[in-house]
Amino acid sequence: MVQNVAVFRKEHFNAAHRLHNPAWSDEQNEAVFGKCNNPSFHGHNYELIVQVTGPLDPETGYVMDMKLLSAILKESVIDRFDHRNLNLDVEEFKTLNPTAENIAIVIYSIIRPKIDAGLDLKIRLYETERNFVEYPVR
Ligand SMILES: Nc1nc2c(c(=O)[nH]1)N=C([C@H](O)[C@H](O)COP(=O)(O)OP(=O)(O)OP(=O)(O)O)CN2
Ligand SMILES: [Zn+2]
Repeated sequence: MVQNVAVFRKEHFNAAHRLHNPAWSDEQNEAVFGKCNNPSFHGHNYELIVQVTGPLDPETGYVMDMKLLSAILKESVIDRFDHRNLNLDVEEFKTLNPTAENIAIVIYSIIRPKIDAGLDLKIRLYETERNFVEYPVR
């Protein structure tokens, strides 16, 4: 019988952002996003947890090599997001509000094609110690 196991990799990045809907007035943005709409931006220490679930490879005993997962996350996410302004510096958020939800979806879409299609992928992103999101939800 095939045994599925979940493996996890934690990463960290520090980034600035501003929550803003350009279709709205300044007043509406301020009313909805409050201090997160500050035009001067603000920063978060994001904690990223990536979960990969699937069967063990009988030869390695791995679901997936954590070193490979680490390298994928470093190259595709951390090197692009860490110490950046998400709104200004990261292409995906030039036209997408960088909420925790959208950041998690973008990270998923970046790394999904780089992980074996037979493995399940889930993103958990902590924006603050108390605010976190997960994607996808099944
Ligand atoms: N659904 C969402 N709601 C909020 C998001 C988000 O991305 N998705 N983001 C924010 C702000 O960017 C930020 O996360 C709020 O920071 P802060 O108020 O400092 O959060 P704390 O958990 O530290 O605040 P406490 O009030 O002390 O718990 C807002 N909402
Ligand atoms: Zn914020």
